[in-house]
Amino acid sequence: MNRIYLIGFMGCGKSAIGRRLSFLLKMPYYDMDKEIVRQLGMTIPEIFERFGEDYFRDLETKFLQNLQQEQCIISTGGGVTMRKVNQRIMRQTGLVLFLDAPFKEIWRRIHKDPNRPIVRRSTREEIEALHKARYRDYKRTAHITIRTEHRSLRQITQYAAFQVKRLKNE
Ligand SMILES: Nc1ncnc2c1ncn2[C@@H]1O[C@H](COP(=O)(O)OP(=O)(O)O)[C@@H](O)[C@H]1O
Ligand SMILES: O=C(O)C1=C[C@@H](OP(=O)(O)O)[C@@H](O)[C@H](O)C1
Ligand SMILES: [Mg+2]
Repeated sequence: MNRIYLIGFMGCGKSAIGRRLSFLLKMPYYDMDKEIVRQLGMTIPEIFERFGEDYFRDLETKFLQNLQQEQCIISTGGGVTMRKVNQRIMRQTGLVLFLDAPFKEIWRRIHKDPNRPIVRRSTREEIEALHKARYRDYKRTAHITIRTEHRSLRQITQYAAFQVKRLKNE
């Protein structure tokens, strides 16, 4: 299967790059969060509030298990690598790109965003600890790590497309 999964911490650019990459590579695009919001008819914070985080994590796994599209780009949510089953599905059904952004830049981008319930309920220190705690799972799940520091959305998109084409031709 020729899927491309974008993984990485909240605010690293998965949704922004995924959209651009799908346009550049002319491939169907899914934003996991948006698909879950559409499926439930409520926002991510409302899902966390009403059903709890574990239920949200089940929805992420169900999305991966039920996805039929073979050739597509998927921007995952930042917590998708928390479950080994998700890691396995992504590695076995596509190319996994880890967008590795420095925490300072991530915090600048997400600290005021009300749509991330984990950010709303946490201190900066707790989010930084989560960023560190998840790093190893991002690295072990990814086929390719893309450092995004000092790179524009356009530069990262073009580099990701180059890597995808390179690996397809290998
Ligand atoms: N490399 C970048 N340069 C500038 N802005 C970026 C970059 N990557 C992401 N952003 C911006 O940061 C915010 C969060 O990006 P988003 O794609 O929603 O992250 P994610 O889906 O990984 O949580 C968006 O406003 C996005 O435009
Ligand atoms: O890191 C996480 O646990 C989460 C990241 C979010 O997606 P983004 O990474 O697109 O913000 C969203 O799935 C939810 O708020 C949980
Ligand atoms: Mg996103």
